[in-house]
Amino acid sequence: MNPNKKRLRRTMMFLNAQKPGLIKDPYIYKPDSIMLDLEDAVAENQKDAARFSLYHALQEIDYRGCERVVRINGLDTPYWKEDIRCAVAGGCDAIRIPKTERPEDIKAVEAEIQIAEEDFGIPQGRTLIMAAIESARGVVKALDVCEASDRLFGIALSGGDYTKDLQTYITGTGVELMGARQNLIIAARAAKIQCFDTVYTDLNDMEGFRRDVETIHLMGFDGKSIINPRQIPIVHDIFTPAQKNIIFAEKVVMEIEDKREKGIGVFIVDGKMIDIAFYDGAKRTIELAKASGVYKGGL
Ligand SMILES: CC(=O)SCCNC(=O)CCNC(=O)[C@H](O)C(C)(C)COP(=O)(O)OP(=O)(O)OC[C@H]1O[C@@H](n2cnc3c(N)ncnc32)[C@H](O)[C@@H]1OP(=O)(O)O
Ligand SMILES: O=C([O-])CC(=O)C(=O)O
Ligand SMILES: [Mg+2]
Repeated sequence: MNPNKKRLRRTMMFLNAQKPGLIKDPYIYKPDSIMLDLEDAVAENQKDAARFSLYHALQEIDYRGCERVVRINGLDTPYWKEDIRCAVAGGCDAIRIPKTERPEDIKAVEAEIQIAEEDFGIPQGRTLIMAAIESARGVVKALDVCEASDRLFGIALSGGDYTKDLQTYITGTGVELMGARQNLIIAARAAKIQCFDTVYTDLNDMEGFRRDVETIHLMGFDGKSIINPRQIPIVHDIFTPAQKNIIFAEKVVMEIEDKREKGIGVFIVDGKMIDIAFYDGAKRTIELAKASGVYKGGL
């Protein structure tokens, strides 16, 4: 398995692949991933220019460990195959497929990636895939999409196009996204891949943004697509385990391992009942803390 499949992705920041001011140094804001967009942020008559600028950015800029995902144009456009060739030739880490509805969409993109990896001498399997779900049909087919390829590290809800398809709109309350969010996180977990929430486009409403991120964090998402560096500290604050939770998780892991030796199955840690069912969750908190660079313990 490509080890990058499971990497930390709390923040996946969109930027227009054609804008020098955005692509030159987005790593200074420390998002976990950047998503260089060739799709909706790029005007129809600028697609070639954006692809050209994308290729040179990928080749020449050191993004300092920040994952480089490229959002290609939809499979119903004349652009997507050339988008993949330029992104793979440039050495991107992953392709984001917009408006994914069927497992065949993933397979078609995978086949083009494979050809491009061969043509440009990129190791087979290096380029990962993520799929954005942007329609009612995509939500219904989510599990089939999740299981379509070994290269697929995750799926993402894209609320703008999805609510248009549902014949509603983004309200800021999240009520219109409830079913899709629930469906996607369940499908992703069933397939053991990651799941990401949609962008929040009102940059003047940071309180609403925080509430939105708190909700999707509690629902089990791995992170969120974002559009602006000002959104990064809020997502990282919510998605990075707090020290008191890390310390508790350590105690749980150590106590479970110790009590197991002694033949004890259920016991109390800091007033809370603990048994083996809590082991994986505690381990996950520690792994997340390590990946986020905030782990100070000894496990
Ligand atoms: C529904 C969809 O399809 S979403 C996906 C497509 N949309 C996008 O890609 C939009 C990405 N975001 C942006 O382009 C911008 O954030 C905008 C247009 C929304 C707002 O732009 P601004 O008003 O300039 O934002 P703001 O004033 O907060 O910018 C502050 C700094 O952050 C930089 N910045 C803003 N957004 C980004 C970004 N997404 N990536 C990298 N840097 C960014 C700006 O260049 C600016 O840098 P500077 O101080 O060196 O000049
Ligand atoms: O992926 C996203 O969140 C942005 C997007 O394309 C949409 O909302 O339609
Ligand atoms: Mg969209």
